[in-house]
Amino acid sequence: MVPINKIALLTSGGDAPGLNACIRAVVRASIFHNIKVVGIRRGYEGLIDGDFFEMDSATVSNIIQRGGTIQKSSRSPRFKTSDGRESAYQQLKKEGIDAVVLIGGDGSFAGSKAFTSTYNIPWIGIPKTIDNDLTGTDSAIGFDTATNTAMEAIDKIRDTAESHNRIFFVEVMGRDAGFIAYETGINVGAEAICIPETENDVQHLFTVLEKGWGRKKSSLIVVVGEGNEAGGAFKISNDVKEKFPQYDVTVCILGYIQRGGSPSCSDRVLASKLGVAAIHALLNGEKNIMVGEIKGDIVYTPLEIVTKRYLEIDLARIELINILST
Ligand SMILES: Nc1ncnc2c1ncn2[C@@H]1O[C@H](COP(=O)(O)OP(=O)(O)O)[C@@H](O)[C@H]1O
Ligand SMILES: O=P(O)(O)OC[C@H]1O[C@](O)(COP(=O)(O)O)[C@@H](O)[C@@H]1O
Ligand SMILES: [Mg+2]
Repeated sequence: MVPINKIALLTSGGDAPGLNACIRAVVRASIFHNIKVVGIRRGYEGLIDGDFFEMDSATVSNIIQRGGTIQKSSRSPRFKTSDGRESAYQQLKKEGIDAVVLIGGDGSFAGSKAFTSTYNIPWIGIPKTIDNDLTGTDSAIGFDTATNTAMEAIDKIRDTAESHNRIFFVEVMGRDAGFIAYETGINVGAEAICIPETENDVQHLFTVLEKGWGRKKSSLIVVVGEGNEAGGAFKISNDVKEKFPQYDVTVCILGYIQRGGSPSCSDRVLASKLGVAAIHALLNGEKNIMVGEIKGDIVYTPLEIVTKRYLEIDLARIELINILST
């Protein structure tokens, strides 16, 4: 096995709360094991450009609680090209890098796969994404904080919805996966949820409204996942207004507040565990894997098979929503 003396660390894709906690853990674990760390700024863009800087223990002081990423991130069309990846490889070689640790989401790992299928530099992935749409881990860094942020925001929306007897359509993030919408729907006591993975949730919503919700309750919250197959919160609210003109209908798009803020306790702990696990994996001779946590255990999944995932819609999940919104 080639000894690991110097690694490169980057954050890639959309930022997520807990990235800094993870950066800190990777750096501290490396120093503990006498490995040098080179930080890459701006994700794959910075890798292609050789935008590198040295990291030591002080670089990561006082960041565990901070949102965003001190290394900055990017979406990089150039890394999708073989020329871009070749430049990245040349930059890593020039810097004498023995291995790469990447904190990213499904897109970033597709990039990792493309890179490692051509170049022989050991690569370890750590899952982050508020969307939680990745296989190989129960939860990705950032998901817990994002759902807590959505919960706190919708609790406030409920106050005003209740005062005005309104129906609120609240759109949450998730690109085309319904994890945030589903969890938030439960934690705010939403009367209905609309997620990309199911086809008839708007029909179900109409049934709820036809039953005359107003006689039982003075407000109604519908959590809509962005990327919902029947349209976003504005489209669904317009359909509802047309069919039920008697109701007072309002829309709120939560947007980027879900990506920011101080990470939750769970995200800090997960980020810290996975950061250390990534360095242990390298020291154990692992390469081209993602470290994740499944049922409390650290699990290695080959990058080859790490992929995007969607919320599994089974009978138990549907029944839970139906029972809770009765
Ligand atoms: N199929 C691919 N091949 C090479 N690089 C990719 C591929 N898909 C995504 N990437 C790279 O990964 C970056 C991050 O992916 P993105 O989907 O934006 O975020 P995330 O990793 O958070 O899901 C992209 O901007 C691109 O540079
Ligand atoms: O930052 P952008 O490019 O506007 O992207 C918005 C998308 O990023 C996310 O916030 C996070 O997605 P990723 O984790 O895949 O980066 C999605 O929920 C949302 O659809
Ligand atoms: Mg993604």
